[in-house]
Amino acid sequence: MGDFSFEPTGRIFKEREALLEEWTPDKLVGRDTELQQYHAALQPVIEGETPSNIFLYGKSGVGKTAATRFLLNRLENSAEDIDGLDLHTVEINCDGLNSSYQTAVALVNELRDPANQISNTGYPQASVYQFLFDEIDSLGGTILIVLDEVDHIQDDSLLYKLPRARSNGDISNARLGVVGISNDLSFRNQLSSKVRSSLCEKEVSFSAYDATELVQVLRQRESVAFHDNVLEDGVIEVCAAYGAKDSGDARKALDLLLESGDIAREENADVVIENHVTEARRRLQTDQVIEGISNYSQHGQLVLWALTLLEERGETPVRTREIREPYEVLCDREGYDPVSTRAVREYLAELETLGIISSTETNRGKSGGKFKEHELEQPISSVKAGLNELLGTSP
Ligand SMILES: Nc1ncnc2c1ncn2[C@@H]1O[C@H](COP(=O)(O)OP(=O)(O)OP(=O)(O)O)[C@@H](O)[C@H]1O
Repeated sequence: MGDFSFEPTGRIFKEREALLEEWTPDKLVGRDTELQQYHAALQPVIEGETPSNIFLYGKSGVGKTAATRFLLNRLENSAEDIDGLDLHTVEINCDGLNSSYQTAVALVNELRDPANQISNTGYPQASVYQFLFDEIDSLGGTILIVLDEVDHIQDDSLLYKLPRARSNGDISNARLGVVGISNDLSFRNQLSSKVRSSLCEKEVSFSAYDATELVQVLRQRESVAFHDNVLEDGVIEVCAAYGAKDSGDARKALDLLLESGDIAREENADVVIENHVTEARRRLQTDQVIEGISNYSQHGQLVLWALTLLEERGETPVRTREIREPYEVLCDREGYDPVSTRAVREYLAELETLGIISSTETNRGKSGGKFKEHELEQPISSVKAGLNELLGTSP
């Protein structure tokens, strides 16, 4: 090498794309219970009846979107063979839409032809809803509206209106069903009871993947993505075990397998071995730290640095005030005025939410009071690599 010219090697991957987010498998493995319930909830559609409103919930990466695409695809195919059944599905992601108003505008534009779109401002809310109901009625037939990441909609007016549009007489010519998807587990409970009862007529809960299910998911991709016998025994199992530990998220397990393959190719290896997985996990964890704290103020980064020093000395878990001392030393060295202890406490709380540190509360009763103790959740090496990249220097 040395001249940095590029040459295809064809090593390791047969079709690397199959490990990327966008790739949809034509068969979903490890989701039998969920698919059965979801299938049953969609059955009225194919019977020509009014669809039920369905609410799907479960943590990130447990196959809610994948299951929806898979089943709606099947449903559309089956519907084509049935006379008189005119099925339309509309899927939108509510991330970035934030209000009922904006979501309704997005739906109108999705249903209208490109020449006749409406803008995001300038209409009263009632008019936008009327546009939406008009579009739904003029399309007619059976319409399923999928609202992915529905918890991003801050107010519940659309979630109240849409599922009840038919019974409220807002539409008369179409049979409408709403499929809401959320990975915010508290979202459902926070809905007002009238919204909940209509939006969540049928509910399907998606459980986190266990290691056995993730092995199935990864094996399915192995045959498409990698050349034969490229993965050594144990590689899939290790990726699955990490995925199960990381909240049972298929996306994370797939990312880990992809990164492992990339590292093997980087090293000009012929096979992927467990060591590649270990290295891949370290890299991904470092990325997670960097992503988590890169938009953070310098002080948040210095607080993490201080905790990392304590962790390295084997002194963790430590109380907030014990972090203060090394934090102040670092501030001095880097030329910053330290922030208040209260601000330090807030940074620690944010670092915990990001999954970078873990904090446990201890209650010593009246005499000792309540206090929190902190330690790193991610490996020291990942945190150091992350800080190093952000601060240009490291503990
Ligand atoms: N059972 C499965 N079989 C094959 N691939 C799967 C399976 N479950 C999930 N995946 C893949 O894992 C990734 C994440 O899945 P998906 O997007 O469906 O998760 P989700 O539950 O909708 O989570 P989020 O709310 O974070 O989007 C996708 O790339 C998907 O193709």
